[in-house]
Amino acid sequence: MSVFGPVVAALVACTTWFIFRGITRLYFHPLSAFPGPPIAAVTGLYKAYIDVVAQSSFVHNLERLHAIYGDVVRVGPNELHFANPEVCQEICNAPNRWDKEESLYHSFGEDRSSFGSLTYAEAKPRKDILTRLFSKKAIRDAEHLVQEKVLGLCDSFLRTGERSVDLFYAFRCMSIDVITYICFGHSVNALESPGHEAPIILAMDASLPVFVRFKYSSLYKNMIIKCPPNISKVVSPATKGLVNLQVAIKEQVVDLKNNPEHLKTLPHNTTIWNELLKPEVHPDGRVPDIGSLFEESQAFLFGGADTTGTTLMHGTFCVLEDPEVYHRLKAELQQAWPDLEDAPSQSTLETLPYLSAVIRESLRMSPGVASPLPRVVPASGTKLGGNFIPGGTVVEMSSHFVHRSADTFENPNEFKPDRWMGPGGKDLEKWLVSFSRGPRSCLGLNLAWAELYLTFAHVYRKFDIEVDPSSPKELRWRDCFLPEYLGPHLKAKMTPVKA
Ligand code: HEM
Repeated sequence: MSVFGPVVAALVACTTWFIFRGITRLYFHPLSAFPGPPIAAVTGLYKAYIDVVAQSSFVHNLERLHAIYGDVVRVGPNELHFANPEVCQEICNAPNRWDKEESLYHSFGEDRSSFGSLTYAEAKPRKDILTRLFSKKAIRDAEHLVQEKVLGLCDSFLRTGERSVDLFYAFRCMSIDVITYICFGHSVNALESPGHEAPIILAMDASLPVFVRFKYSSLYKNMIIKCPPNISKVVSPATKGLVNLQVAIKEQVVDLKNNPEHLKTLPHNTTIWNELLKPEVHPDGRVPDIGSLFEESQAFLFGGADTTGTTLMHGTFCVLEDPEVYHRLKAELQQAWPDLEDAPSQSTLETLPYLSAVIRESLRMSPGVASPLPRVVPASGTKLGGNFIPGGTVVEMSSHFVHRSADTFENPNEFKPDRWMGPGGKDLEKWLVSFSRGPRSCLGLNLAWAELYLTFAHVYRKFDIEVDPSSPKELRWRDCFLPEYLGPHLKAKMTPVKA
């Protein structure tokens, strides 16, 4: 019998089913009334095309879509993106314990971490333990550890001498050294790498587009993630530095889990292991398994290093673009910190109005986490921006839309620290959502603030900074959940000040 007949029949059946499903999603779906590109309503491949095939930036595409369709856009068969800042507050607020959306949050291979757990119930026990470690008080107590790495950054500038420093890499080296030192008690000493080109930093950068592809194929993800490290380094040489770090962290997890007495050999007791390896802190009285501990570590690496490094670099780019901002910042620091040998604490730095305003404006302007943060509406449905949204719908909003809203921030594309000063400044803080809000907001925000205050203060107080002509005229980035910066890096000559 010829196979031709059954093949044709199968093709016709498939085509009919796809057409039927497309028409249903377009005209008879509960989200049919929401505007958006018809192809997005029909298939999730619309987003896959933008992310993977066109390798375009989804957030930038959203700007275009909102300009055409208005405040709410249907960006997938079951997915809505909002542009109205009020809706961001409605989605991410304390009482809302909505689930994270699976295809994104399980694309990083950190499913059992506080970041990757989909439900609030799953994330809470872990977050309760780690929140203590990253509380304001705990980070104040660990301030000297952060300061040690900030001083390391300044020393690395001195070693560079007359040559320009790649500030994109340098700030990331500092933040990865902080995270690995504070969280694991074992700094990777990225700051000592020649030209700040630490293999781990290059590898984390190279992994960003790989994670985007993982979102659309768990088969591909499992092939790479579950691959033995030696093979993975051959298949994907760009991410070799990351694989080496993963191996080192796995070894550390195995060692500490099997020999808890080795915890005493860590240089301080602020590491995540000091907490996570205590059976009594876990509700079930059991230490999590090695895989789960490892996934938590990876979440901290990515969550804590790139984000802070991005804010420092992006903020510095903006400060250096405006000589008035640069000189006002330096003048304030010089006055508050007259003797270079007597560095102020973070709490003193926090009283400096212009420094604080520069940091807030840097957070606003930089795409720390670029992507929309998708959440699943509970079964009862909800109201967002005045619209009823049926249960099960994926709703999302990128902080980019809050931070660049002209209704909230006057001339939103301009770097104006003054907007955070004076009576209006306090009211604006509600709209600074870099760390997200609600029960799944950033766990490391106190550490991030410490890094931002100490680094901005030390760098601008101790160095005169002159932009290298090879630096970009504007910063271009692509949404890979975290931003992937495109084009040349920001470079500058760092000349130590005399006093
Ligand atoms: C300027 C720096 C930072 C920015 C802009 C930032 C931003 C964010 C954002 C927007 C989220 C929510 C993500 C989501 O809902 O998908 C988040 C979550 C998280 N961040 Fe940060 N972060 C920063 C620094 C840090 C640091 C230093 C650490 C580590 C110590 C950290 C650890 C985490 C963790 C573990 C989560 C997951 C929390 C959860 O899902 O419940 N972050 N961060």
